[in-house]
Amino acid sequence: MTLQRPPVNSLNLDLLKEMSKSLDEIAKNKSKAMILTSASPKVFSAGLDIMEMYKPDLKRVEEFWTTLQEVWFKLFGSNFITAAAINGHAPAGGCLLAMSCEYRVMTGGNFSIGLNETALGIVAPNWFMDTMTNTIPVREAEYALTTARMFNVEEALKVGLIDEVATDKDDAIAKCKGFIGKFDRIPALARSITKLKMRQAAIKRLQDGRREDLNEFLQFVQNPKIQKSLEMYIQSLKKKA
Ligand SMILES: CC/C=C\CCC/C=C/C(=O)SCCNC(=O)CCNC(=O)[C@H](O)C(C)(C)COP(=O)(O)OP(=O)(O)OC[C@H]1O[C@@H](n2cnc3c(N)ncnc32)[C@H](O)[C@@H]1OP(=O)(O)O
Repeated sequence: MTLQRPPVNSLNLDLLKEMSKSLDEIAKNKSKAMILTSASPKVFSAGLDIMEMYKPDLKRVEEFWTTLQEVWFKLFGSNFITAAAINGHAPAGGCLLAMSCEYRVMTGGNFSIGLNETALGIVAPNWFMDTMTNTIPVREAEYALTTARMFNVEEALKVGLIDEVATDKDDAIAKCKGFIGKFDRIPALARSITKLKMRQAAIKRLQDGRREDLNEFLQFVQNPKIQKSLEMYIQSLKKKA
């Protein structure tokens, strides 16, 4: 699955809906595995589209968040094998997508990956945190989340946020295929049940608290202070360009 929403693959409602549909198709056509990557040469995904959260239409922003939750359920909780070929920056929601896969290969270069929400004055939802603690040790996750740490490729490898480094996108995809090939001699059902048992607690936590999670998000986007911070953040991104 190749993310292709220039310039930075920010996750807006339309892209999330497309991803949700594609994940359904992959599950339905009984594909063995999926590799998630990006068509951009330098950004895997810039995370959630901040414009969806800035001065939002309430009905749309509710659909936006529930679709994000759905994409996470379908990706993190998939039966099929998932790997991410991370060929560029992967902040916040971009990192969430990568961590929701079972294996991550990142291309070397001046790229960064991590959950930087606290730097924006945002508290990452529990399921973002659960996805991180499913990937790296709890202590490292707490430190990274509270400090909004963006890891460079070497640091990400060292902490286990990524599994391998690749020279370029083709190499990243080849390495993801190498991971997928490891399951050739493992019975598929045993593999998928084991994966889902390992992920069950995090999935159940969001299933049980889904409405509450949505309400928290809706309160968040309606808070004037948050709107001010988002405005300043958008300006800083634009100034940079
Ligand atoms: C209760 C719980 C409540 C809330 C939970 C919310 C959780 C939030 C999760 C998120 O994912 S928030 C998004 C966080 N993402 C970021 O902070 C990334 C910001 N972007 C960047 O750092 C960089 O753009 C980059 C990804 C490193 C790429 O850099 P590059 O130099 O290649 O591009 P540039 O910065 O010039 O951007 C081009 C263009 O795209 C716009 N842009 C960038 N990121 C976003 C984004 N996330 N959403 C919307 N738009 C984005 C940027 O402003 C530029 O626009 P312009 O061309 O009009 O100037």
